[in-house]
Amino acid sequence: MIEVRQLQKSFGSLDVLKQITFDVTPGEVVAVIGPSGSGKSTMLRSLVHLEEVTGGSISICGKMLVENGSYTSSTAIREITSTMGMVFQHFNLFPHLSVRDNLELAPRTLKRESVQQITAKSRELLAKVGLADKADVYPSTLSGGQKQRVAIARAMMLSPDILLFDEPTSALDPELTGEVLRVIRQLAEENMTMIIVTHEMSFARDVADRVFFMDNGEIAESGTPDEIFGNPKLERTRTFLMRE
Ligand SMILES: Nc1ncnc2c1ncn2[C@@H]1O[C@H](COP(=O)(O)OP(=O)(O)OP(=O)(O)O)[C@@H](O)[C@H]1O
Repeated sequence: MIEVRQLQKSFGSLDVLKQITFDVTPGEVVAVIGPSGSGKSTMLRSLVHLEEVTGGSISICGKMLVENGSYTSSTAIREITSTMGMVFQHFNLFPHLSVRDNLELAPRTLKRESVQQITAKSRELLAKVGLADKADVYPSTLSGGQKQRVAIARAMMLSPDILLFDEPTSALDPELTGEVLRVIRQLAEENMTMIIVTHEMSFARDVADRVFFMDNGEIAESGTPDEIFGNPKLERTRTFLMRE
């Protein structure tokens, strides 16, 4: 479903991703952990073309986004990236739009579905994240946890095959993380394919099928949660977890 080969990204002389290779299969939940600056966000953002990589290949659902550092056409890039939804640490909701309009803007622009279908879907997704009564309010009136649940509902509006989360709870007060993690957990139970960059170790251990430990631009260690969290021989992961 996602095939990444020898992905490289440099900012000037700084090598942020160093020949990263991995696959994600349909329905799999991958948690990405690792120290600050190890390249987790850059890796995630590369998958949706928010960063242009400097080398390597990314294939999404059998379609090449970038092959040996050369990107496909801009039309194909749009088509491929529209199969993925992304949720950011700081929600990135449009402040001047109501909750409902935040959800409906992209699908209305794309015009793949009728207005009625789009309205029905936004209503259904808001109910799914427990915010059916917030359709007409503006983001500024919501708590952080509510904003993030709106962002998740918005990311689902185009019926993505894959959801990507970049530290979805890092900007939240501790008492608000639970409501967001519950929504992500429910998506995992529904077999949504997801990559989640997170500092929530117990959540990663619980929900992920596989864990990538990134360090210094590489996937230094990867395995099932038990292999990653329960193996005292994984020295780099161990040192990181002691510090967390
Ligand atoms: N636009 C940019 N220009 C220059 N350097 C950048 C840029 N974006 C990221 N970097 C650098 O790339 C490295 C990796 O950053 P990235 O945000 O991917 O790490 P991260 O593992 O997600 O960290 P964190 O957990 O703090 O979010 C860091 O050294 C960062 O300073």
